Amino acid sequence: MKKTPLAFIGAGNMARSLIGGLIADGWDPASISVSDPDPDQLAAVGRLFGTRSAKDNTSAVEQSELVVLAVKPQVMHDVACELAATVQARHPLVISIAAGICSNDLERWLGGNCALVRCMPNTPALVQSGATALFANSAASDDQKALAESILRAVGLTLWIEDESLLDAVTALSGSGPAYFFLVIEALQEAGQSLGLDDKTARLLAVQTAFGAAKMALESRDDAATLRQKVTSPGGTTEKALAVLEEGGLRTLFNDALKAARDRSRELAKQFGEKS
Ligand SMILES: NC(=O)C1=CN([C@@H]2O[C@H](COP(=O)(O)OP(=O)(O)OC[C@H]3O[C@@H](n4cnc5c(N)ncnc54)[C@H](OP(=O)(O)O)[C@@H]3O)[C@@H](O)[C@H]2O)C=CC1
Ligand SMILES: O=C(O)[C@@H]1CCC=N1
Repeated sequence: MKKTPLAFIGAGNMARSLIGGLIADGWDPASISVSDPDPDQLAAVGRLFGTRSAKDNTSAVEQSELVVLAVKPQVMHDVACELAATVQARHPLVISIAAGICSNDLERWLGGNCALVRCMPNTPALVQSGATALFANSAASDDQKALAESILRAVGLTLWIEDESLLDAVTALSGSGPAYFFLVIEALQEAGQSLGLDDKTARLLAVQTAFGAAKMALESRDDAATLRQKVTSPGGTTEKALAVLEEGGLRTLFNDALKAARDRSRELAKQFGEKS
């Protein structure tokens, strides 16, 4: 069992996905301290995973070598400033998962000279199928980078990026991405129902088809375009459906959607990152 003392600040959706994935990978729940201002939220996470509930953010960090900041960008300034004295006294590795908030702003709020890894995971971490891009600041040692990577690798794929500004694009693609696929599953299910399938049948067929397509894309030597062509018999049914999607501008829509998410990530950095 892995027992590195670990703190999660914030017990919301993404923290739960990461905690669930870590425990499924063999982390000792008793080595994970969680803090959140909502006692009900905190108790629910404790019941679900067997983690320790800290009485406040500072006491969670006081017990930990590694701190995951899992709060919304809007509250990150206040949370980091509150933790600065403890972080400066103990020098844990700090991992932020917040969209938009830049490492230099976070480091300043934490009192400066602080080993920091900023990353963008996604909720499939809960089922150990997450995708996370990581960026380390210059104060993070190789051992600390390896520690951060080991945490995120326990819940899925990891990759490092050298250019922090690309995390805005990562957020748009894989951070928000599960929601796009869930929307597609919803839409396929509804369309199947409108063609006469019952809701359970439509749901199962939509979900299993998404799973099968993703598994093939991951495991095959063929790229997605080739796999798509192999489904598309000349003069057949798929060709007709794909023509409707292309004519409807699906590629442009995704391009515009990702740009909107990328721009929102940049705005969050400006809106909430400029505080001193
Ligand atoms: N959801 C996702 O798919 C992903 C989210 N992220 C990032 O993860 C972070 C969290 O997102 P998400 O989990 O969705 O958000 P949630 O709102 O679900 O979780 C945030 C949690 O932090 C709590 N909180 C608020 N103020 C404080 C505080 N002062 N100290 C400690 N905890 C506090 C909130 O409590 P309360 O609800 O009472 O305010 C809430 O439980 C965000 O920065 C987001 O950008 C990154 C990748 C993917
Ligand atoms: O929607 C959001 O802002 C967060 C970041 C990526 C996924 N959820």
